[in-house]
Amino acid sequence: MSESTVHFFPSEPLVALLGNPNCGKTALFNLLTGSRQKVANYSGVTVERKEGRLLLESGKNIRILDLPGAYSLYPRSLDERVTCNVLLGRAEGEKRPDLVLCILSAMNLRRNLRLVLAAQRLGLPCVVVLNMLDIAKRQGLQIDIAALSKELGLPVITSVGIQSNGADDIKKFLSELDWRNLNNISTGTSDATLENVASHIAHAESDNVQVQRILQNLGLDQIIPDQLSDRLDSVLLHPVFGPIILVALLFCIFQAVFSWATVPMELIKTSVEYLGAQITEVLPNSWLRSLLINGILAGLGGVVIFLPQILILFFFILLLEESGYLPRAAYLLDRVMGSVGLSGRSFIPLLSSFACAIPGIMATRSISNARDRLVTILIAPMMTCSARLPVYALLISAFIPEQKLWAGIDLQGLVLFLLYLAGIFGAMAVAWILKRFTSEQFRMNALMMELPSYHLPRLGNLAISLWQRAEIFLRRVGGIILIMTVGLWALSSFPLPPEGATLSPIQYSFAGMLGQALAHVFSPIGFNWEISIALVPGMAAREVVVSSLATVYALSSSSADAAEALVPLISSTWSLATALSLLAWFVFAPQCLSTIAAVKRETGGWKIPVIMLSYLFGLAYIASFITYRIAIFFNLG
Ligand SMILES: Nc1nc2c(ncn2[C@@H]2O[C@H](COP(=O)(O)OP(=O)(O)OP(=O)(O)O)[C@@H](O)[C@H]2O)c(=O)[nH]1
Ligand SMILES: [Mg+2]
Repeated sequence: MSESTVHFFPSEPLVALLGNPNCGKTALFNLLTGSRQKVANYSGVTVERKEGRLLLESGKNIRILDLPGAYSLYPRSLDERVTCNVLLGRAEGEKRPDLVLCILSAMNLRRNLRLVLAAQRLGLPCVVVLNMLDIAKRQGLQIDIAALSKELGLPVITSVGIQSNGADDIKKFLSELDWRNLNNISTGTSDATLENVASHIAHAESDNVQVQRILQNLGLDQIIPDQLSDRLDSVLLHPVFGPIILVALLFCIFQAVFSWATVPMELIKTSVEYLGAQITEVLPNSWLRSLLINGILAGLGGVVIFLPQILILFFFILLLEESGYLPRAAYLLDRVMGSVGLSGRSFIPLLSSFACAIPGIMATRSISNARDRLVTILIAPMMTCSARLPVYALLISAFIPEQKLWAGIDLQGLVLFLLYLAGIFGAMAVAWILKRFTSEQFRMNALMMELPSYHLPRLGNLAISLWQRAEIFLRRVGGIILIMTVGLWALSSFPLPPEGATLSPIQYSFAGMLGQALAHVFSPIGFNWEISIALVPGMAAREVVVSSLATVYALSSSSADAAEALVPLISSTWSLATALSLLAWFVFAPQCLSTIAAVKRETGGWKIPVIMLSYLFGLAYIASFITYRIAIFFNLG
């Protein structure tokens, strides 16, 4: 008996968005479907296909697919392959699209048009969408739409991906389309297969000639330099000033994370304390009150307080992303990355890892070289993700005095900057070692990376993206962090202490016993049993360590029911050596199960995640040990 898989596809027509990287596909996808997929001003943002729905004015429902950007239909990296597979109808669980919307950036017709020609050969009904028309107009670029349509033999629509009504022409066109006779709009011939490299090269050559002819006929064959971008680049990419500006910029960001956040943090703290006082007043002393105050309020309040700092950091990251500065930073760092065996290509995935290692690991799909991709995956968790920020901020607030150094530099911000640097240097060191041990000959690949033109970030978009960030964080607080906190509260409250017990009740609980057992492993690096307990639920997500510490301390503190602030508590009970050691631990420790799961998914097995777990835990332990011993030596115990 033979087996076969039958796929049932939704009956609605499927429309795929195809285009070069960074031409605005996702921006249009979001406008068309009301989704909120990530948009940023550099290539390779989308690495997976994403589906959305659009209800047309005609009452018809259609499905829209956002695809990773592609320069050609001859895939060189995993993300380009996704696009090709979809267009060829080879993508698993997806039918071949009924219609392709070829998105062109009006700012780079020469390269964008080549893809249109390749798409036409696929034999799918094709419509051209000319995007970024606002910039084209601003720069005085006149494009004769009717003539372009005639040259290509395809309908041409225009759009502006950053205006709320910028996709209206597309919607109108799709509404008026005769979906039963789609082949009428295409002049494509269906002889394309991707197997034939020779024919691909032959096509590429004739495509170049054809594009040149089209541009000539439209009077667009002159390359118009983007003067503003060029002028900015002459400073920002300057061999001496460029790197100085980059470092100064990052430094200022970390300063702001501490100095701007004080007021909103104070506000959150007061609200939590107020809420705790209210609960204490209305509820009698019971396990319920303990759960609410010592469990939930202490735990969640302990984490939520870091929301302002996370948002400030993201505000700057988004600013850099939208402006187009990020790929420039990759360009500036290419030489440094090259010296440890990585290419500038790894920069964007590594940078995404500062938000969270998971999108960073996914973004490695745009790295075509398999070895480079693997090394990037292995070091991505060392980039300081936003979940570490609460841990760092807590320890810094407790142990680093709020003090100004010379030139008004804030000491706490400086320490945070150094911690981020420690992660980066750790990652570079590991990459360098991996370079020595990989059998492949070490090669210097020239970085081929597109530098987008600078865009002025739009405040509305920034606000929406920041709100999304806040939402993600708060959902974590209300989800995994809440669950772990309540679980830990239960484990720390039961069993109840025996009659006449002298120690604090938590020491007789399950969690207390576990903490004391673990403390044997962790005492050489200076962790007490409270920290040891918190590390266990902290495997679920790093911030949980903070909420867990808050809960553990709330339960073991003598002043029974008031939800006390964690900062003064730990600064009075831990030594500086312990705090420094814990900071070192968090620079390296893979305290996050979802990252491990993502690595398994992306590498297709357990081998790499197991290697990663062991080397990162090993590294964390060694780093903490050294830090602790040095601190003790200098009498900081
Ligand atoms: N000025 C202007 N900017 C646009 C327009 N459309 C998109 N953008 C900006 O162009 C950049 C790239 O947009 P994306 O939608 O991420 O591009 P993409 O084609 O999905 O890119 P990849 O996912 O990397 O292939 C972002 O900064 C957008 O805000 C437009 O019509 N005008
Ligand atoms: Mg995209």
